[in-house]
Amino acid sequence: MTQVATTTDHFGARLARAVAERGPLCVGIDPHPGLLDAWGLTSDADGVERFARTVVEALAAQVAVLKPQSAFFERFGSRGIAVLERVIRDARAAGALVLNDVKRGDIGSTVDGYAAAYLDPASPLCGDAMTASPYLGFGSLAPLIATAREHGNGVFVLALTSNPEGPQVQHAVAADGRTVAQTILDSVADANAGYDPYGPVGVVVGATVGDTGHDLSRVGGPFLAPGLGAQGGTADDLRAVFGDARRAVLPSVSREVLRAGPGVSALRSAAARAADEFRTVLA
Ligand SMILES: O=c1ccn([C@@H]2O[C@H](COP(=O)(O)O)[C@@H](O)[C@H]2O)c(=O)[nH]1
Repeated sequence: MTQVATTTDHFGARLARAVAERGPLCVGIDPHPGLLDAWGLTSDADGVERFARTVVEALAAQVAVLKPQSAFFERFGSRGIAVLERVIRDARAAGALVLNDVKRGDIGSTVDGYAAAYLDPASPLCGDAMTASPYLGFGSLAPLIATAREHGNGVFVLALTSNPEGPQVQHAVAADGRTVAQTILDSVADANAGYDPYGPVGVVVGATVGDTGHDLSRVGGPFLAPGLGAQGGTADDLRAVFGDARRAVLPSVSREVLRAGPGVSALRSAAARAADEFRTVLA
């Protein structure tokens, strides 16, 4: 039987509160080698630590969500992961929700391990939510969704990604005539039934995808919209992509804000400008 969170502390409720208080913005913590260089930092775990801790110092008390990109921490092995653990802890302590961008997906029994790693508070890598890939079949993500429900956390499932290669898979038509992406969107809608204002399962829909004709109206969860800024998407694109669903959109930018660093106040100003711009379009 589907268990529905009745407290005001489940992920959808926490996200809605954070956006109401801080504005609709997720900032990615993506310590690209080029950004480390531009910030005058070394391309190693020490540089990543300085970079990530500066972003947390600048933005964790200001923006609704911080989204560390795990790839840039993983590349330095255990030292990088130790930095990620600290980033998650410090960002949450300062009031930001943390979305671990790990894009995990596997057979269900292994997905159970990822659920324990990223959504169970017993793990040092647990945040408020994680990203997941449904392309081993949406049902394979059931352990993530169950663990998210149990601990009041969230999962953002890739549906229509911001990269140009996405449509090859996501626009393919399934046996019942729906696109693969529409089957994901519909499955997410079922998983979110009964929650207010959002269920624990969000979807990723890039700001770059244009008006694809997909039905976004029933999802019942938040939309994470990457692809803004460095990938070419604009605030106006959010209106075209999301239409009436745009009130549930969490715009996500990484490089566009991070390029303003390493100064703390410059990072804060860049994030405030972005949040203001998106607020106008999404209101
Ligand atoms: O469809 C997707 C899903 C995830 N991402 C991630 O978001 C950021 C985007 O970084 P920018 O610097 O703002 O381009 C990055 O971590 C991606 O892995 C995405 O871009 N598109």
